[in-house]
Amino acid sequence: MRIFRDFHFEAAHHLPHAFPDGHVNQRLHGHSFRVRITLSGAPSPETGLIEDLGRMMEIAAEVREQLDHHYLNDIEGLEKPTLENLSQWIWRKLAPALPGLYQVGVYRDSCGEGCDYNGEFETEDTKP
Ligand SMILES: Nc1nc2c(c(=O)[nH]1)N=C([C@H](O)[C@H](O)COP(=O)(O)OP(=O)(O)OP(=O)(O)O)CN2
Ligand SMILES: [Zn+2]
Repeated sequence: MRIFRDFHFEAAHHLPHAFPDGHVNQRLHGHSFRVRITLSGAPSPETGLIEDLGRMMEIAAEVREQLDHHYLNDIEGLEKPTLENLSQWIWRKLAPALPGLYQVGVYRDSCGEGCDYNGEFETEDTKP
């Protein structure tokens, strides 16, 4: 069983590492992002909750604060701010505080794009 909570943020970035000289994605631009945090588990027999959705939002708010209305390339660990790297960055921020974290999804709904990350590739070797 899974529960999820969404939050939104606006941010600017550019992707000079991923696109050739003169490409539009080399220029500074902004997006509206939606992040979905999903936990997996069984509801507690006492409370009926896997986790309090309010607590999930409190933890997510700390991450949102670091991203919203920021220039993503300037954030430590987000120097190449693709959807892929954003979802991994958010995972690393949330995982210690959210047992049962199952997935972090980062979406740009206005253009039908997104990335779902389930913690794969996350080993001691790949951590920044
Ligand atoms: N695999 C990936 N490919 C691309 C990524 C990414 O993160 N992972 N990111 C981009 C750029 O961010 C690009 O700006 C996306 O542009 P586009 O798809 O054209 O979307 P819009 O600029 O139209 O988005 P709006 O937010 O609606 O303005 C490219 N590829
Ligand atoms: Zn972009």
